[in-house]
Amino acid sequence: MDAIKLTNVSKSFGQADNRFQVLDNINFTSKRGEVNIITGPSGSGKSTLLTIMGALRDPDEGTVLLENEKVANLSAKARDQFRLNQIGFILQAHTLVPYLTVRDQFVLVDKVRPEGNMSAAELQNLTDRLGVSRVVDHFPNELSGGQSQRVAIIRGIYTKPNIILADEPTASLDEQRVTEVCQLLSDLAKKENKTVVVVTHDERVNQYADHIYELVDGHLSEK
Ligand SMILES: Nc1ncnc2c1ncn2[C@@H]1O[C@H](COP(=O)(O)OP(=O)(O)OP(=O)(O)O)[C@@H](O)[C@H]1O
Repeated sequence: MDAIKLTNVSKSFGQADNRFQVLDNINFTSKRGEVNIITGPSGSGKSTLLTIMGALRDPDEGTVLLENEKVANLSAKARDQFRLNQIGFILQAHTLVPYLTVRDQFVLVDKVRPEGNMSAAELQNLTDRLGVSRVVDHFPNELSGGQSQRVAIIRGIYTKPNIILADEPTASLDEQRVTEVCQLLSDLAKKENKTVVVVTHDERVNQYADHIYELVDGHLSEK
């Protein structure tokens, strides 16, 4: 099944002489069970595309189907609910709540969404797997860049979403951690039948991808 289906999606920012077309007639699908990578020069619109895939932003034109649901047909409330239940965002750094410990980042998610999240054992397993179990009582400003990135990754998938959207998830990780994170994303796709889209410049991630796309001058093409 196409978990994500974008048809003729266009987006521009600014007006008149300052109008800048970031996405020009993009078609893209990501099936359950797949890891897809989107690469491209800085400023080419990768993050914009990812936020459109995650129903955080609307395209000017074109349609976005997520799990066969047409995003444009959802009310604001239904869209929030859909995002909460179906989509896991791993966004670029600093998305942890600064005044909550690592442990409490997850307690907060449980408050917003009381059911369907990882069990305590599953969370423990994952913090062990990504090497952050010893910092669960630390605040974000007491974590290294790589630790906060891994906590943000775990928080992104804590709700067990079907669609996982990750923006540069390996940027501040060393070789071993890159392997661990990529293996985790790959397992989510292959063993749990999720769909994973990763925006990245990090070529170490490529070997885990089913498809690699490049976004250049508003156009997306498979490499
Ligand atoms: N809200 C906005 N208003 C105006 N312009 C924007 C807005 N968001 C993004 N842009 C512009 O759109 C272009 C694409 O930005 P985007 O962040 O999607 O690129 P990117 O490929 O993810 O870049 P990077 O690899 O550097 O993160 C940039 O030129 C940016 O300045």
